[in-house]
Amino acid sequence: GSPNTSGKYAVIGYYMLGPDEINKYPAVDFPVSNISPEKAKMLTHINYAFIGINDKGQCDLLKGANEQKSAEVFQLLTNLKQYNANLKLMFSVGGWAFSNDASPTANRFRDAASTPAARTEFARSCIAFMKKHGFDGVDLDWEYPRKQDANNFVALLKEFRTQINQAEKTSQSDYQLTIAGAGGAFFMSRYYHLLDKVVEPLDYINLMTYDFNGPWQGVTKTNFHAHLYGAKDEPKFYNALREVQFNPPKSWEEITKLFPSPFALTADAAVKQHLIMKVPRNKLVMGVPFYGRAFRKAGTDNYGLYQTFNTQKGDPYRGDPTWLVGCDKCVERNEPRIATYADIKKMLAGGFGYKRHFHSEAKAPWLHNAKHNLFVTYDDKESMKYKTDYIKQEKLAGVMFWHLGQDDQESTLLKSLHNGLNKK
Ligand SMILES: C#CCO[C@@H]1[C@@H](C)[C@H](OC(=O)NCCNC(=N)NC(=O)NC)[C@@H](C)C(=O)O[C@H](CC)[C@@](C)(O)[C@@H]2OC(C)(C)O[C@H]([C@@H]2C)[C@H](C)C[C@@]1(C)O
Repeated sequence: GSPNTSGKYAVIGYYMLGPDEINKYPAVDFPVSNISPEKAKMLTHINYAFIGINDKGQCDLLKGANEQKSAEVFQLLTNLKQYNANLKLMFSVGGWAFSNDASPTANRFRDAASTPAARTEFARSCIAFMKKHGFDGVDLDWEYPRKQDANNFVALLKEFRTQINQAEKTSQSDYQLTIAGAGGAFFMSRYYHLLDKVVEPLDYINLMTYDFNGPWQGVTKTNFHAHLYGAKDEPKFYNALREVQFNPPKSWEEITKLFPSPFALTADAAVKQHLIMKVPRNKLVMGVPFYGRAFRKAGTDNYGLYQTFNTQKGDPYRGDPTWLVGCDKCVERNEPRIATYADIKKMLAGGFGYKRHFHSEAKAPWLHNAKHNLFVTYDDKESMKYKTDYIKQEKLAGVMFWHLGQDDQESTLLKSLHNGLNKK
Protein backbone atom coordinates (compact mmCIF):
# COMPACT_ATOMS: atom_id res chain seq x y z
CA GLY A 1 0.00 0.00 0.00
CA SER A 2 1.19 3.57 -0.58
CA PRO A 3 2.80 5.24 2.43
CA ASN A 4 0.81 7.85 4.31
CA THR A 5 -2.50 6.56 2.98
CA SER A 6 -4.22 8.72 5.58
CA GLY A 7 -2.40 11.76 4.18
CA LYS A 8 -1.18 12.53 7.71
CA TYR A 9 2.28 12.12 9.18
CA ALA A 10 2.94 8.59 10.36
CA VAL A 11 3.13 8.17 14.15
CA ILE A 12 4.42 4.63 14.64
CA GLY A 13 4.57 3.31 18.20
CA TYR A 14 6.12 -0.02 19.23
CA TYR A 15 4.10 -2.05 21.71
CA MET A 16 6.51 -4.36 23.51
CA LEU A 17 5.83 -7.34 25.76
CA GLY A 18 8.97 -8.69 27.45
CA PRO A 19 10.20 -12.27 26.89
CA ASP A 20 7.96 -13.94 29.49
CA GLU A 21 5.22 -11.32 29.76
CA ILE A 22 2.93 -12.78 27.13
CA ASN A 23 2.31 -15.92 29.21
CA LYS A 24 1.52 -13.82 32.29
CA TYR A 25 -0.76 -11.48 30.38
CA PRO A 26 -2.51 -9.26 31.61
CA ALA A 27 -0.20 -9.20 34.67
CA VAL A 28 2.37 -7.15 32.74
CA ASP A 29 3.93 -3.66 32.96
CA PHE A 30 1.87 -2.20 30.12
CA PRO A 31 -1.25 -4.16 29.07
CA VAL A 32 -3.05 -3.19 25.84
CA SER A 33 -5.78 -1.66 28.02
CA ASN A 34 -3.31 1.14 28.80
CA ILE A 35 -3.67 2.23 25.17
CA SER A 36 -6.69 4.48 25.73
CA PRO A 37 -9.00 5.58 22.89
CA GLU A 38 -7.27 8.98 23.12
CA LYS A 39 -3.85 7.37 22.58
CA ALA A 40 -5.14 5.13 19.77
CA LYS A 41 -6.37 8.26 17.97
CA MET A 42 -2.87 9.81 18.10
CA LEU A 43 -1.22 6.80 16.43
CA THR A 44 -1.22 5.76 12.78
CA HIS A 45 0.58 2.43 13.42
CA ILE A 46 1.25 0.13 16.35
CA ASN A 47 4.10 -2.34 15.82
CA TYR A 48 3.85 -5.40 18.06
CA ALA A 49 7.31 -6.41 19.31
CA PHE A 50 8.36 -9.15 18.79
CA ILE A 51 7.64 -12.14 16.62
CA GLY A 52 10.53 -14.53 15.94
CA ILE A 53 11.76 -16.80 13.18
CA ASN A 54 11.53 -20.51 14.05
CA ASP A 55 14.10 -23.17 13.20
CA LYS A 56 12.25 -23.84 9.92
CA GLY A 57 12.81 -20.24 8.81
CA GLN A 58 9.19 -19.20 9.33
CA CYS A 59 7.53 -16.30 11.12
CA ASP A 60 6.44 -17.69 14.48
CA LEU A 61 5.79 -16.71 18.09
CA LEU A 62 8.95 -16.39 20.16
CA LYS A 63 9.99 -19.71 21.74
CA GLY A 64 7.79 -20.51 24.72
CA ALA A 65 5.08 -17.95 23.96
CA ASN A 66 1.63 -19.45 24.53
CA GLU A 67 -0.49 -19.58 21.33
CA GLN A 68 -3.78 -18.81 23.07
CA LYS A 69 -2.38 -15.90 25.11
CA SER A 70 -0.69 -14.47 22.02
CA ALA A 71 -3.88 -14.67 19.97
CA GLU A 72 -5.73 -12.87 22.80
CA VAL A 73 -3.17 -10.03 22.84
CA PHE A 74 -3.28 -9.69 19.05
CA GLN A 75 -7.09 -9.54 19.23
CA LEU A 76 -6.90 -6.80 21.87
CA LEU A 77 -4.52 -4.84 19.64
CA THR A 78 -6.64 -5.15 16.51
CA ASN A 79 -9.72 -4.18 18.57
CA LEU A 80 -8.14 -0.75 19.02
CA LYS A 81 -9.35 0.03 15.51
CA GLN A 82 -12.73 0.68 17.01
CA TYR A 83 -11.22 3.96 18.30
CA ASN A 84 -9.30 4.77 15.13
CA ALA A 85 -10.36 3.24 11.80
CA ASN A 86 -7.06 4.32 10.16
CA LEU A 87 -4.89 2.59 12.77
CA LYS A 88 -2.62 -0.05 11.23
CA LEU A 89 -1.45 -2.98 13.33
CA MET A 90 1.94 -4.33 12.27
CA PHE A 91 4.00 -7.05 13.89
CA SER A 92 7.76 -6.64 14.16
CA VAL A 93 10.05 -9.60 13.45
CA GLY A 94 13.34 -9.91 15.32
CA GLY A 95 14.62 -7.01 17.36
CA TRP A 96 18.08 -6.51 18.85
CA ALA A 97 18.12 -9.40 21.33
CA PHE A 98 16.90 -11.88 18.70
CA SER A 99 19.01 -10.77 15.76
CA ASN A 100 22.23 -9.03 16.86
CA ASP A 101 25.53 -10.54 15.75
CA ALA A 102 26.14 -12.13 19.17
CA SER A 103 22.61 -13.50 19.59
CA PRO A 104 22.14 -17.28 19.70
CA THR A 105 19.54 -16.79 16.94
CA ALA A 106 21.70 -14.46 14.81
CA ASN A 107 21.58 -16.96 11.93
CA ARG A 108 17.79 -17.05 11.68
CA PHE A 109 17.47 -13.91 9.52
CA ARG A 110 20.65 -14.74 7.62
CA ASP A 111 19.41 -18.24 6.73
CA ALA A 112 15.87 -17.04 5.95
CA ALA A 113 17.33 -14.56 3.46
CA SER A 114 20.00 -16.87 2.02
CA THR A 115 18.26 -18.68 -0.90
CA PRO A 116 15.21 -18.06 -3.14
CA ALA A 117 13.38 -21.00 -1.53
CA ALA A 118 14.13 -19.76 2.02
CA ARG A 119 13.03 -16.23 1.15
CA THR A 120 9.80 -17.45 -0.43
CA GLU A 121 8.94 -19.60 2.56
CA PHE A 122 9.87 -16.92 5.11
CA ALA A 123 7.70 -14.29 3.36
CA ARG A 124 4.86 -16.79 2.82
CA SER A 125 4.82 -17.72 6.53
CA CYS A 126 4.86 -14.08 7.67
CA ILE A 127 1.97 -13.14 5.40
CA ALA A 128 0.02 -16.18 6.56
CA PHE A 129 0.71 -15.11 10.18
CA MET A 130 -0.38 -11.57 9.32
CA LYS A 131 -3.70 -12.76 7.84
CA LYS A 132 -4.33 -15.28 10.62
CA HIS A 133 -4.12 -12.62 13.33
CA GLY A 134 -5.61 -9.69 11.45
CA PHE A 135 -2.44 -7.58 11.16
CA ASP A 136 -2.04 -4.94 8.47
CA GLY A 137 1.58 -5.54 7.64
CA VAL A 138 5.07 -6.68 8.57
CA ASP A 139 7.94 -4.73 10.12
CA LEU A 140 11.34 -6.44 9.80
CA ASP A 141 13.69 -5.51 12.62
CA TRP A 142 16.95 -7.27 11.66
CA GLU A 143 19.71 -5.67 13.73
CA TYR A 144 21.57 -5.93 11.41
CA PRO A 145 22.26 -7.52 8.05
CA ARG A 146 26.02 -7.88 7.65
CA LYS A 147 27.77 -6.60 4.55
CA GLN A 148 27.78 -10.18 3.21
CA ASP A 149 24.01 -10.35 3.80
CA ALA A 150 23.21 -7.09 2.03
CA ASN A 151 22.29 -8.56 -1.38
CA ASN A 152 20.18 -11.27 0.26
CA PHE A 153 18.51 -8.58 2.37
CA VAL A 154 17.42 -6.71 -0.78
CA ALA A 155 16.21 -9.96 -2.37
CA LEU A 156 14.25 -10.79 0.79
CA LEU A 157 12.50 -7.40 0.85
CA LYS A 158 11.64 -7.79 -2.85
CA GLU A 159 10.08 -11.20 -2.14
CA PHE A 160 8.05 -9.75 0.72
CA ARG A 161 6.85 -6.94 -1.56
CA THR A 162 5.86 -9.43 -4.32
CA GLN A 163 3.85 -11.57 -1.90
CA ILE A 164 2.28 -8.58 -0.13
CA ASN A 165 1.10 -7.19 -3.47
CA GLN A 166 -0.44 -10.58 -4.29
CA ALA A 167 -2.12 -10.72 -0.89
CA GLU A 168 -3.52 -7.20 -1.39
CA LYS A 169 -5.07 -8.24 -4.69
CA THR A 170 -6.75 -11.38 -3.44
CA SER A 171 -8.14 -9.80 -0.29
CA GLN A 172 -8.77 -6.16 -1.30
CA SER A 173 -6.66 -5.07 1.68
CA ASP A 174 -3.93 -2.49 2.11
CA TYR A 175 -0.91 -4.21 3.68
CA GLN A 176 2.37 -2.47 4.50
CA LEU A 177 6.02 -3.51 4.66
CA THR A 178 8.48 -1.58 6.82
CA ILE A 179 11.89 -2.12 8.39
CA ALA A 180 13.67 -0.70 11.41
CA GLY A 181 16.87 0.66 9.90
CA ALA A 182 20.22 1.73 11.32
CA GLY A 183 20.42 5.26 12.71
CA GLY A 184 24.20 5.26 13.15
CA ALA A 185 26.82 5.16 10.39
CA PHE A 186 28.57 2.07 11.78
CA PHE A 187 25.67 -0.37 11.29
CA MET A 188 24.32 1.68 8.36
CA SER A 189 27.59 1.14 6.47
CA ARG A 190 26.80 -2.60 6.22
CA TYR A 191 24.06 -2.07 3.61
CA TYR A 192 24.48 1.61 2.74
CA HIS A 193 25.73 0.86 -0.81
CA LEU A 194 22.34 -0.79 -1.54
CA LEU A 195 20.17 1.64 0.45
CA ASP A 196 18.06 2.79 -2.51
CA LYS A 197 17.34 -0.86 -3.36
CA VAL A 198 16.57 -1.68 0.28
CA VAL A 199 13.99 1.09 0.46
CA GLU A 200 12.37 0.49 -2.97
CA PRO A 201 10.05 -2.37 -1.79
CA LEU A 202 9.19 -0.61 1.50
CA ASP A 203 6.40 1.68 2.58
CA TYR A 204 8.62 3.15 5.31
CA ILE A 205 12.13 2.84 6.69
CA ASN A 206 11.97 3.59 10.41
CA LEU A 207 15.37 5.01 11.38
CA MET A 208 16.58 3.93 14.81
CA THR A 209 18.02 7.37 15.45
CA TYR A 210 18.83 6.64 19.10
CA ASP A 211 21.50 4.78 21.06
CA PHE A 212 24.20 7.03 19.54
CA ASN A 213 25.98 6.88 22.89
CA GLY A 214 25.75 4.48 25.81
CA PRO A 215 27.57 2.34 28.36
CA TRP A 216 28.89 -0.04 25.69
CA GLN A 217 31.60 2.45 24.74
CA GLY A 218 34.55 1.64 26.95
CA VAL A 219 36.27 4.94 27.18
CA THR A 220 34.42 7.66 25.30
CA LYS A 221 32.60 10.55 26.90
CA THR A 222 29.08 11.08 28.15
CA ASN A 223 27.01 12.46 25.28
CA PHE A 224 23.39 12.54 24.08
CA HIS A 225 22.02 9.24 22.79
CA ALA A 226 19.45 10.69 20.37
CA HIS A 227 20.21 14.35 19.71
CA LEU A 228 18.88 16.03 16.59
CA TYR A 229 21.86 18.24 15.75
CA GLY A 230 25.62 18.15 16.41
CA ALA A 231 27.27 20.50 18.88
CA LYS A 232 30.56 22.04 17.76
CA ASP A 233 32.47 20.82 20.81
CA GLU A 234 30.91 17.35 21.14
CA PRO A 235 33.02 14.18 20.84
CA LYS A 236 33.01 13.18 17.16
CA PHE A 237 33.05 9.72 15.55
CA TYR A 238 34.88 8.16 12.61
CA ASN A 239 32.53 8.10 9.61
CA ALA A 240 32.28 4.42 8.62
CA LEU A 241 30.44 5.43 5.43
CA ARG A 242 33.85 6.37 4.00
CA GLU A 243 34.63 2.66 3.66
CA VAL A 244 31.51 1.83 1.67
CA GLN A 245 32.19 0.34 -1.78
CA PHE A 246 29.86 2.23 -4.12
CA ASN A 247 28.80 0.91 -7.50
CA PRO A 248 29.57 2.85 -9.61
CA PRO A 249 32.60 3.89 -7.54
CA LYS A 250 32.77 7.43 -6.13
CA SER A 251 35.98 9.45 -6.26
CA TRP A 252 37.84 9.99 -2.99
CA GLU A 253 37.10 13.71 -3.30
CA GLU A 254 33.39 12.98 -3.52
CA ILE A 255 33.52 10.52 -0.62
CA THR A 256 35.34 12.91 1.68
CA LYS A 257 32.87 15.64 0.77
CA LEU A 258 29.77 13.47 1.29
CA PHE A 259 31.06 11.75 4.45
CA PRO A 260 33.07 14.16 6.61
CA SER A 261 35.03 12.37 9.30
CA PRO A 262 35.09 12.59 12.22
CA PHE A 263 31.49 13.73 12.44
CA ALA A 264 28.75 14.25 15.02
CA LEU A 265 26.59 11.12 15.23
CA THR A 266 23.08 12.61 15.23
CA ALA A 267 19.54 12.10 13.92
CA ASP A 268 20.03 14.88 11.36
CA ALA A 269 23.20 13.15 10.10
CA ALA A 270 21.29 9.87 9.63
CA VAL A 271 18.49 11.57 7.68
CA LYS A 272 20.96 13.46 5.44
CA GLN A 273 22.94 10.23 4.84
CA HIS A 274 19.70 8.59 3.64
CA LEU A 275 18.88 11.53 1.38
CA ILE A 276 22.34 11.24 -0.24
CA MET A 277 21.28 7.76 -1.40
CA LYS A 278 18.05 9.16 -2.87
CA VAL A 279 15.77 7.56 -0.26
CA PRO A 280 12.37 9.20 -0.91
CA ARG A 281 11.41 11.63 1.86
CA ASN A 282 7.91 10.15 2.03
CA LYS A 283 9.39 6.81 3.11
CA LEU A 284 11.78 8.21 5.70
CA VAL A 285 10.58 7.98 9.32
CA MET A 286 12.61 9.43 12.19
CA GLY A 287 12.80 7.19 15.27
CA VAL A 288 12.73 8.79 18.72
CA PRO A 289 13.28 7.20 22.15
CA PHE A 290 10.76 7.23 24.97
CA TYR A 291 13.67 6.05 27.18
CA GLY A 292 16.88 7.61 28.42
CA ARG A 293 20.37 6.29 29.00
CA ALA A 294 22.21 6.83 32.29
CA PHE A 295 25.97 7.11 32.87
CA ARG A 296 27.65 6.54 36.23
CA LYS A 297 30.66 8.35 37.73
CA ALA A 298 30.43 11.04 35.12
CA GLY A 299 33.08 13.76 35.47
CA THR A 300 31.92 16.84 37.33
CA ASP A 301 32.80 19.54 34.74
CA ASN A 302 30.36 20.95 32.17
CA TYR A 303 27.40 19.64 34.24
CA GLY A 304 28.49 16.09 33.43
CA LEU A 305 28.35 16.57 29.65
CA TYR A 306 31.19 15.20 27.48
CA GLN A 307 32.87 13.78 30.57
CA THR A 308 34.53 10.42 31.06
CA PHE A 309 32.36 7.93 32.94
CA ASN A 310 32.51 4.49 34.43
CA THR A 311 29.34 2.49 33.76
CA GLN A 312 29.53 -1.27 33.79
CA LYS A 313 29.01 -2.82 30.33
CA GLY A 314 27.66 -6.31 29.70
CA ASP A 315 24.25 -7.76 28.90
CA PRO A 316 22.46 -8.54 31.12
CA TYR A 317 23.64 -6.04 33.73
CA ARG A 318 25.55 -7.71 36.56
CA GLY A 319 26.50 -4.76 38.78
CA ASP A 320 24.81 -2.73 41.50
CA PRO A 321 21.36 -1.74 40.14
CA THR A 322 20.73 1.03 42.69
CA TRP A 323 23.10 3.80 41.56
CA LEU A 324 20.54 5.63 39.41
CA VAL A 325 18.99 7.29 42.47
CA GLY A 326 15.22 7.69 42.33
CA CYS A 327 14.71 5.05 39.64
CA ASP A 328 12.90 2.36 41.61
CA LYS A 329 11.86 0.53 38.46
CA CYS A 330 15.55 0.30 37.48
CA VAL A 331 16.17 -1.78 40.62
CA GLU A 332 13.16 -3.98 39.85
CA ARG A 333 14.42 -4.48 36.28
CA ASN A 334 18.03 -4.81 37.46
CA GLU A 335 18.95 -2.33 34.73
CA PRO A 336 20.11 1.13 35.94
CA ARG A 337 21.48 2.15 32.54
CA ILE A 338 18.06 2.60 30.93
CA ALA A 339 15.31 4.76 32.41
CA THR A 340 11.88 5.25 30.87
CA TYR A 341 10.58 8.78 30.35
CA ALA A 342 8.13 8.03 33.20
CA ASP A 343 11.07 7.07 35.49
CA ILE A 344 12.96 10.24 34.50
CA LYS A 345 10.01 12.49 35.28
CA LYS A 346 9.81 10.94 38.79
CA MET A 347 13.58 11.22 39.29
CA LEU A 348 13.52 14.90 38.33
CA ALA A 349 10.52 15.69 40.56
CA GLY A 350 11.63 13.61 43.53
CA GLY A 351 14.32 15.85 45.07
CA PHE A 352 17.15 13.39 44.40
CA GLY A 353 19.54 16.13 43.30
CA TYR A 354 18.98 16.00 39.52
CA LYS A 355 19.17 19.21 37.55
CA ARG A 356 17.81 19.50 33.99
CA HIS A 357 19.88 21.27 31.35
CA PHE A 358 19.07 21.85 27.68
CA HIS A 359 21.72 22.04 24.95
CA SER A 360 20.98 24.93 22.60
CA GLU A 361 22.88 23.46 19.60
CA ALA A 362 22.02 19.75 19.99
CA LYS A 363 18.41 20.61 20.98
CA ALA A 364 18.59 17.92 23.67
CA PRO A 365 17.91 17.90 27.44
CA TRP A 366 20.03 16.11 30.00
CA LEU A 367 19.99 15.52 33.75
CA HIS A 368 23.06 16.03 35.88
CA ASN A 369 23.25 14.83 39.47
CA ALA A 370 26.33 16.51 40.97
CA LYS A 371 26.02 14.67 44.29
CA HIS A 372 26.11 11.23 42.68
CA ASN A 373 28.02 12.12 39.47
CA LEU A 374 25.22 10.93 37.20
CA PHE A 375 24.46 11.96 33.60
CA VAL A 376 21.14 11.03 31.95
CA THR A 377 20.40 11.66 28.27
CA TYR A 378 16.76 11.47 27.14
CA ASP A 379 14.02 13.24 25.14
CA ASP A 380 11.21 15.40 26.50
CA LYS A 381 8.54 17.61 24.99
CA GLU A 382 11.08 20.38 24.30
CA SER A 383 13.36 18.15 22.20
CA MET A 384 10.36 16.45 20.58
CA LYS A 385 9.13 19.84 19.40
CA TYR A 386 12.42 20.41 17.55
CA LYS A 387 12.17 16.90 16.07
CA THR A 388 8.61 17.30 14.82
CA ASP A 389 9.52 20.72 13.37
CA TYR A 390 12.43 19.01 11.60
CA ILE A 391 10.19 16.22 10.25
CA LYS A 392 7.85 18.86 8.79
CA GLN A 393 10.57 21.08 7.34
CA GLU A 394 12.38 18.08 5.78
CA LYS A 395 9.03 16.70 4.53
CA LEU A 396 9.67 13.27 6.06
CA ALA A 397 6.98 10.59 6.35
CA GLY A 398 6.64 10.91 10.12
CA VAL A 399 7.93 9.63 13.43
CA MET A 400 8.49 6.22 15.05
CA PHE A 401 9.14 5.66 18.73
CA TRP A 402 10.45 2.96 21.06
CA HIS A 403 8.18 2.32 22.94
CA LEU A 404 4.61 2.95 24.07
CA GLY A 405 5.07 1.54 27.59
CA GLN A 406 7.78 4.06 28.49
CA ASP A 407 5.67 7.24 28.28
CA ASP A 408 4.25 8.80 31.46
CA GLN A 409 0.64 8.46 32.62
CA GLU A 410 -0.29 11.68 30.83
CA SER A 411 1.14 10.43 27.50
CA THR A 412 3.33 13.55 27.48
CA LEU A 413 5.68 12.33 24.73
CA LEU A 414 3.02 10.82 22.45
CA LYS A 415 1.00 14.03 22.77
CA SER A 416 4.09 16.11 21.92
CA LEU A 417 4.62 14.07 18.74
CA HIS A 418 0.94 14.10 17.72
CA ASN A 419 0.49 17.81 18.41
CA GLY A 420 3.85 18.73 16.87
CA LEU A 421 2.95 16.99 13.61
CA ASN A 422 -0.77 17.76 13.45
CA LYS A 423 -1.07 21.26 14.80
CA LYS A 424 0.34 24.37 13.15
C1 LIG B 1 14.74 -4.22 19.62
C2 LIG B 1 14.78 -3.93 20.75
C3 LIG B 1 14.87 -3.64 22.16
O1 LIG B 1 15.01 -4.91 22.85
C4 LIG B 1 15.05 -4.78 24.27
C5 LIG B 1 16.47 -4.90 24.80
C6 LIG B 1 17.47 -5.46 23.79
C7 LIG B 1 16.94 -3.53 25.30
O2 LIG B 1 17.19 -2.75 24.12
C8 LIG B 1 16.58 -1.54 24.02
O3 LIG B 1 15.73 -1.13 24.80
N1 LIG B 1 17.01 -0.86 22.96
C9 LIG B 1 16.50 0.45 22.62
C10 LIG B 1 16.81 0.70 21.17
N2 LIG B 1 15.95 -0.12 20.33
C11 LIG B 1 16.46 -1.05 19.46
N3 LIG B 1 17.65 -1.39 19.52
N4 LIG B 1 15.61 -1.54 18.52
C12 LIG B 1 14.40 -0.95 18.20
O4 LIG B 1 14.02 0.06 18.72
N5 LIG B 1 13.71 -1.58 17.23
C13 LIG B 1 12.44 -1.07 16.80
C14 LIG B 1 18.23 -3.58 26.09
C15 LIG B 1 18.60 -2.21 26.63
C16 LIG B 1 18.11 -4.57 27.22
O5 LIG B 1 17.46 -4.36 28.20
O6 LIG B 1 18.79 -5.70 26.94
C17 LIG B 1 18.94 -6.66 28.02
C18 LIG B 1 20.40 -6.71 28.48
C19 LIG B 1 20.85 -5.37 28.99
C20 LIG B 1 18.41 -8.03 27.51
C21 LIG B 1 19.04 -8.31 26.14
O7 LIG B 1 18.77 -9.04 28.38
C22 LIG B 1 16.90 -7.89 27.45
O8 LIG B 1 16.42 -7.97 28.78
C23 LIG B 1 15.03 -7.73 28.94
C24 LIG B 1 14.87 -6.27 29.36
C25 LIG B 1 14.48 -8.72 29.95
O9 LIG B 1 14.26 -7.86 27.73
C26 LIG B 1 14.68 -8.75 26.77
C27 LIG B 1 16.16 -8.93 26.59
C28 LIG B 1 16.51 -10.36 26.97
C29 LIG B 1 14.01 -8.35 25.40
C30 LIG B 1 13.92 -9.57 24.47
C31 LIG B 1 14.71 -7.24 24.64
C32 LIG B 1 14.13 -5.82 24.90
C33 LIG B 1 12.73 -5.68 24.29
O10 LIG B 1 14.08 -5.60 26.27
